[in-house]
Amino acid sequence: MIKFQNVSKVYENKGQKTEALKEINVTVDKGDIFGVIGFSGAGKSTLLRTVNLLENPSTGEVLVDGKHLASLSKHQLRQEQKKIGMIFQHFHLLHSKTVYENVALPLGLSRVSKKEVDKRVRETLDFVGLSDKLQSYPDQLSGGQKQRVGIARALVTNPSILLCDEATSALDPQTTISILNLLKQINEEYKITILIITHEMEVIKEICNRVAVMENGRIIETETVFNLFTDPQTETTQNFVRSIVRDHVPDTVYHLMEKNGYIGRIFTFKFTGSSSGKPIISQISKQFDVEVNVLYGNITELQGTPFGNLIVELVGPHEEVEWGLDFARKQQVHVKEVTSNGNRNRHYFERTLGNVVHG
Ligand SMILES: Nc1ncnc2c1ncn2[C@@H]1O[C@H](COP(=O)(O)OP(=O)(O)OP(=O)(O)O)[C@@H](O)[C@H]1O
Repeated sequence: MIKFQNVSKVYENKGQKTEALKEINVTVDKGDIFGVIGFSGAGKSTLLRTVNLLENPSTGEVLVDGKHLASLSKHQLRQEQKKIGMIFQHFHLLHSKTVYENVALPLGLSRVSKKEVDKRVRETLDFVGLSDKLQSYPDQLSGGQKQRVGIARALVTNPSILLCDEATSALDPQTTISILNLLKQINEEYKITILIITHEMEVIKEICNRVAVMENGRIIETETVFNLFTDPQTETTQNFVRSIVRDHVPDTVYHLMEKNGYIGRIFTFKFTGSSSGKPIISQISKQFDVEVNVLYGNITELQGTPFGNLIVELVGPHEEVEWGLDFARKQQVHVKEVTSNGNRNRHYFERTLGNVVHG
């Protein structure tokens, strides 16, 4: 478990102060894959580095498995730091050493026999799928393989926590998925708590169970990944969510609607869990005097639960539309109106859907 209590960090350079962290209060539970997302400069790296004391908080405390690392003796601190592995965006491998030597490095500092070191290094490299690369040098490896070496080096000391600093940002999408799957496997098989910072919502969606959104040194939202995607509260979070769940009317459809003069009312329908599998749209048009025009739709999977998102235009007498909406709500569909009918509301339409209309 990692507990940040009122953590603030101020950097001072040549008399200039930067408040990188402001009053951070958040707890990462044991077994979590906890994501921290934010734009560049939000304070993510600083936050991550306070966990193993690569950065000291200016005020507040970070407790790791109940221990306040900053108050430990040097020797005790070294012992605790061994329980915290870290991986980096640019891998940080020693290029003059082989894969085997890179992974063995953290064990060299502890009192472990040569035989035990050999066993641990081979086992760990086998786990990350690199048992055939023991004698290779980092420059002979692909980006994904280099990150696997980085992961093996972090795991070789049997840590209870793994810190991931933009671990997949330098990798292509396919390699990213394979590394994320490996992190998930590490979390499940070794019961290691993972704290991962990223600016990619895909990473959050793929492996995290909880997430904090950072902006200007503050955490502005902390949620389960499912809730964050289905009901984002702040504008920043909504923008991040849009990178995965595109909730906008495509330009081509909008122009067509504008040409024809859209006549109905427009709604977003969010389907979560069991409502995703029901034919609710067709039932609305069968049971009520309502025509349903689907303008945009997608379905994605969040932590094994399907999440569907539709933008629909409903055309029909007012009360019939309302009955249709009630019916949808009763089926656990989250309904939100995005505009009323008529071109006179175009301004509202644009404002509400935002980036939407203009991409
Ligand atoms: N060593 C430092 N000295 C002075 N200011 C720093 C230092 N490290 C970070 N900062 C500043 O602190 C703020 C937060 O930086 P940080 O690297 O934690 O953000 P980030 O969200 O990780 O950004 P990125 O995704 O670009 O790495 C930024 O304004 C940055 O310029």
